[in-house]
Amino acid sequence: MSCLILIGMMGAGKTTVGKELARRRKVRFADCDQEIIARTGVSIPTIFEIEGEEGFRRRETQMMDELSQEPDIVIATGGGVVTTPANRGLMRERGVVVYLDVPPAVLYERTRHDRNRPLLQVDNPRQRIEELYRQRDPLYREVAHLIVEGGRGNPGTMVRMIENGLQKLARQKPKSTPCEP
Ligand SMILES: Nc1ncnc2c1ncn2[C@@H]1O[C@H](COP(=O)(O)OP(=O)(O)O)[C@@H](O)[C@H]1O
Ligand SMILES: O=C(O)C1=C[C@@H](OP(=O)(O)O)[C@@H](O)[C@H](O)C1
Ligand SMILES: [Mg+2]
Repeated sequence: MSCLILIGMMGAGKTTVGKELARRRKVRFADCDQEIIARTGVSIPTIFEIEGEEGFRRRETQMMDELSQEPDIVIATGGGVVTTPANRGLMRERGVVVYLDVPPAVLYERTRHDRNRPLLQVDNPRQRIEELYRQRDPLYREVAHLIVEGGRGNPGTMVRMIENGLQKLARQKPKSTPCEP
């Protein structure tokens, strides 16, 4: 299979659901953020502090280019991956892209106690999430082959919804393109 790429906002469950999906499919799981941490030896907040968001985005693009060349892999992206145009083309071409669409109120509840997401360390994180959602939702939709509503079910339910969606997608896809006469 080609690589499977999970996209969506911070707190959508990409890391949690991606791990479980890979386990079920018996393929490697890679979290883009974790791979960057492993390579640099420092945390995401530290990268933002030293290199700014711009520096982080460069590392993210490099890592996505590498990971998306592996055929049997589930990749959990960081929520901002779609903000770099090159990533959007790369993901859509090389993988099957699944958007976990979760409402901002749920995203806020899931991320409010976490200090590891530099973009949410602001006075009003709830408002920030709403703004980011408004900006990014159209980009996620543009890139996704499959959209899964992820606000209600637990991670196991999400995995089943993704598997069902992928099966439907595979049935829709014509096996071969008919030749023009
Ligand atoms: N479907 C879900 N239902 C409830 N909690 C979830 C679900 N998916 C993820 N979480 C929780 O939400 C938080 C953020 O999940 P995470 O996988 O890190 O999201 P992402 O990688 O998309 O930012 C974690 O505490 C995780 O346990
Ligand atoms: O939305 C974003 O811009 C980011 C999301 C984070 O990943 P998660 O989506 O896994 O939280 C991480 O890549 C970084 O803090 C930036
Ligand atoms: Mg994550």
